[in-house]
Amino acid sequence: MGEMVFRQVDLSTEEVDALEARYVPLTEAVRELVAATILSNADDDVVAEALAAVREVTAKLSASVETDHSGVNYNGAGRSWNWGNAGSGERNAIAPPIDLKTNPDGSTYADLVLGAAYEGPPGHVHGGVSALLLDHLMGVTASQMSRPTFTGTLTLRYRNPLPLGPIRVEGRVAREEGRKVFVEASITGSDGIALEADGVFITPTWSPSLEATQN
Ligand SMILES: CCCCCCCCCCCCCCCC(=O)SCCNC(=O)CCNC(=O)[C@H](O)C(C)(C)COP(=O)(O)OP(=O)(O)OC[C@H]1O[C@@H](n2cnc3c(N)ncnc32)[C@H](O)[C@@H]1OP(=O)(O)O
Repeated sequence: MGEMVFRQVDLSTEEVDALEARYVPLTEAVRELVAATILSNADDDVVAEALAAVREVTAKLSASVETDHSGVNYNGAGRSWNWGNAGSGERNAIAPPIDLKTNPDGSTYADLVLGAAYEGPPGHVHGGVSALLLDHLMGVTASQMSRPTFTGTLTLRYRNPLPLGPIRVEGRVAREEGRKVFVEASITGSDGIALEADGVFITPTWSPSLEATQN
């Protein structure tokens, strides 16, 4: 197996928050750029100008790149961050714009709007994007933000097409058996329920929180 490191970094929570705040507007602007690239009817000159400008800013940002992945980091206060996460990374414009909330009972939900960049069937959300959203929300639900959990099995029922636009993703832990966490989730769109999902998420034997509770 490739090396999988959860890295402790010596930054205060305020410093992490400040770094995140610096980049989040850029992520949002790049998402708008992606949508404009899909939808624009601009003429050759405008497209050529955009290409040169994008290449120029990409070169400036890349000048200080030190690693090929951002990884999962945490500080001494337990603040963790995974800026590149494909499902939710705050600095990842490819990730759907998900802002996941946790209820007092541990269940989770997210309200988000999916636009042109997430299309599969005409005017509807790509099935793989729905799977990504569910995998991510269900994994976070299983982890309760206190232990790593890996997707073991994810079962999806695509009951109805999911229109682009506002959607709600919801999940909850149904039960736990040893290291296995069983999670149920759904996606609802403007036409009502579109997907239902069941997943088995597994806490690895090397989980620090598991070691702490077993010792
Ligand atoms: C301090 C740090 C805090 C950090 C806090 C972070 C919080 C932040 C949350 C982020 C949330 C991310 C959410 C994204 C989630 C992904 O996308 S994860 C990426 C995709 N998944 C993977 O890469 C997993 C790949 N698979 C594996 O690594 C290994 O197969 C697993 C899943 C770790 C299991 O391996 P294992 O521990 O050796 O399992 P094993 O001992 O054989 O079996 C244990 C039990 O599980 C069952 N089982 C094993 N595999 C499976 C399976 N695939 N399906 C169903 N059941 C299975 C077995 O039958 C067995 O059951 P019992 O016999 O005990 O009843």
